Amino acid sequence: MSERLPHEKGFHVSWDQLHRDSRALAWRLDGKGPNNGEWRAVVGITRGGMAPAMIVARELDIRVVDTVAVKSYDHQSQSEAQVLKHPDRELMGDGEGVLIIDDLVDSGKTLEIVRSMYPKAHFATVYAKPVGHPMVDTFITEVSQDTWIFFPWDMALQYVEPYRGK
Ligand SMILES: O=P(O)(O)OC[C@H]1O[C@H](OP(=O)(O)OP(=O)(O)O)[C@H](O)[C@@H]1O
Ligand code: HPA
Ligand SMILES: [Mg+2]
Repeated sequence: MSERLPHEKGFHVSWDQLHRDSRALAWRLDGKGPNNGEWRAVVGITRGGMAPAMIVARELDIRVVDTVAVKSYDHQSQSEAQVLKHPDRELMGDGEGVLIIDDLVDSGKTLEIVRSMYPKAHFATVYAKPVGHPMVDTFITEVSQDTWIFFPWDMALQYVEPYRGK
């Protein structure tokens, strides 16, 4: 992760905010599928894409949900992107009619490798940073490249000192 740092800003996303933004993503995608506006399936990119994928599938009433697991970061090197688990081959085909969902696109490396496997799929993320834009078809909120997004599953409630401390 070191090459992604330092990030000057932090964008802290609560469960409630993630739910709202994922719903907004679903609504934006509604009716945009290639077959009479319909999508055939939702695929979440594990692990961060799983919660948004579930919310999108629920909103759009899509019951066919699968996952793809990509390991793009090996501490120092970003170049060793590997697919650790593929979605069902028959389901996927070239990806047409399939919505592939992730929580965010940053450098775009993760989406790039999935896109190379399913070029006709539609790629959607809840959040996006500018460098990753070319890899994503639909997203909801953009943050600057020097912002680190903190997701609710990586945070906990904790005490903070009052603004006017002792
Ligand atoms: O656009 P990129 O630079 O490839 O970065 C974005 C990816 O990085 C994060 O996943 P991570 O690999 O940290 O794994 P996780 O989803 O299991 O937390 C995030 O969930 C995206 O999948
Ligand atoms: O900003 C981020 N937040 C969390 N995970 C990430 N993976 C790449 N960029 C980010
Ligand atoms: Mg991820």
